[in-house]
Amino acid sequence: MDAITHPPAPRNEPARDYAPGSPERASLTAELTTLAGRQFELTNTIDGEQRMAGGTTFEVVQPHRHAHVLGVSANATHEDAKAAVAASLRAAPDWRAMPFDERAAILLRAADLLSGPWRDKLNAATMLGQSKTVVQAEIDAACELADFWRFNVHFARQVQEQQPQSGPGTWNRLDYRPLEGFVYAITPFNFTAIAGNLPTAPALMGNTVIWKPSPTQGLAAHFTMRLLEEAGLPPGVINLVTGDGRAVSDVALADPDLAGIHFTGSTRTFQHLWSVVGANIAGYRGYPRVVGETGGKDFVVAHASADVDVLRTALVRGAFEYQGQKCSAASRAFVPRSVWARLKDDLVSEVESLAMGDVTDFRNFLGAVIDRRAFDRLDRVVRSVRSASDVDIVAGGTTDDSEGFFVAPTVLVGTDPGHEIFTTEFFGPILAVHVYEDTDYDRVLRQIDQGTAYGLTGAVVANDRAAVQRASEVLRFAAGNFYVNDKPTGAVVGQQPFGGARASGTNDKAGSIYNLLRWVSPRAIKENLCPPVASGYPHQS
Ligand SMILES: NC(=O)c1ccc[n+]([C@@H]2O[C@H](COP(=O)([O-])OP(=O)(O)OC[C@H]3O[C@@H](n4cnc5c(N)ncnc54)[C@H](O)[C@@H]3O)[C@@H](O)[C@H]2O)c1
Ligand SMILES: N[C@@H](CCC=O)C(=O)O
Repeated sequence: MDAITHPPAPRNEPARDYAPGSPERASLTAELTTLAGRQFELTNTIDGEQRMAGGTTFEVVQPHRHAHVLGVSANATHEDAKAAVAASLRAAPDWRAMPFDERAAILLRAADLLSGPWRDKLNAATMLGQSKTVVQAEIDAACELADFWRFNVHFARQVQEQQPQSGPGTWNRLDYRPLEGFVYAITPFNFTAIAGNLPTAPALMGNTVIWKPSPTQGLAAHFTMRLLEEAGLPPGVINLVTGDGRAVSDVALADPDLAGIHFTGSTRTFQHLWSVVGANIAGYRGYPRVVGETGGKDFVVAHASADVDVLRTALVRGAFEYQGQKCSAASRAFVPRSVWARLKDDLVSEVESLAMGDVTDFRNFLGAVIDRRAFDRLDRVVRSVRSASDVDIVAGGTTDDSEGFFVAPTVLVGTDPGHEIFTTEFFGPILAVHVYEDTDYDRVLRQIDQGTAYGLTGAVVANDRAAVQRASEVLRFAAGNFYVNDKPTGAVVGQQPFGGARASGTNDKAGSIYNLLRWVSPRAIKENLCPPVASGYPHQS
């Protein structure tokens, strides 16, 4: 069918509130019980076939109850990776020949399945497997993922509509070809939505994909794959390989058909992948597109004109929701002395009263950090600041791994803005506060700009308009997502396109036209409608 079609206009999926007694709470609770009562085989899916990967097996557990095993998985081997590459290349001709509308319909159907019958399953898997509270699971696994799928269809249509001019006697067209080869999508533990978006965005544009999710996000990734299959995704278009990814990278990054990497995770992993691609560059068929969104050391700067309640709320939500394990989490705050005098006591008592525990108890505000590695890293930070003379722990500062990987929400006050608490991404519930003299606003802005290698998110809290404008100006390159009188987290697809620059990534803005453009290689077609039949020019006569 060649009609020019208009996919349904995208809308943001409304978040449900799961209030006590609500039907959505009852059905989610039932699903939590069902999932927790089983152990799943978290297999590879290659060419539509589910088979356990061939390497070392590992357990996927509930971070807040680490003795509870949700599923068993294994590291993909070189053989698994070769099979995934072969399956992607085999599926490519049919997939790219499929009309855009048919590909789009699969993702639109996936979005509707997710916002309807699959909602509880993806939310429950995200709560249990990644220790998200219900609100954090809902805005991620249900809303943001459905938003990615719906808005990407809308943005892809906008890409296709970008067409060149045609002069008299010619018709010029742009053919938005997918890349030649396969795309390697590598996804982090902390967002089910990001994990689902990274393989599907290139697929929507006609590419086939190898998807390597994080081992600790394995349960929700497994169900995302099942949901896509139910939506009609053909075998081989997205090939899921489980485990730590090392053997997969050995194979995929050395393959001449590697056409792109779609990564979200730490800066360190991304730099490693990029350096391997750089070292292999002469061996590829083309120049692989390397797209990566990575770490942050995200700031909140308050001005003397700040509303203290707005500031406190932005700090508590921005720093501690999902245990600070958002790349966007506020992890350094700069507060003028006059404001700190009015903020400190309330901030400390609010942070100390945040309920932390098993996320299936809906009263909790925080769950556990993701795994033993994260717990040990955060535990080390807390221990080291206990003996630091220039850092005070004013809230939290305790850890407990007896049942789950719990790190209490912690507020540190440091006098030296060059201290590692202000420069290193800890990726946990630790907020470092620097108290500055009210008259030093400009100096502090410059310090924030230059203080870290990152440039992901940041917020200014101020009522004085000139102070907002000054922060926006000085911090222009310090954040790819900049917030005024708000927390630096919680970007919404279609509203605040997300991504940062500097060491925080390539800033291709997930869920936007800019990202989708990376997955196409346009071909310009000129057709001469009335071609010349003689080679002479008028000036020659
Ligand atoms: N900027 C963003 O949009 C964004 C979003 C979410 C998370 N993050 C960042 O992600 C980090 C936390 O996530 P994480 O702990 O999952 O990050 P990570 O870098 O440890 O892991 C990310 C993914 O890379 C895989 N991986 C690691 N080495 C690999 C290799 N050699 N080959 C193939 N795969 C490999 C992991 O298994 C995982 O799937 C934080 O730094 C956070 O800021 C950034
Ligand atoms: N997009 C999310 C962060 C993703 C990183 O972990 C936010 O805006 O909070």
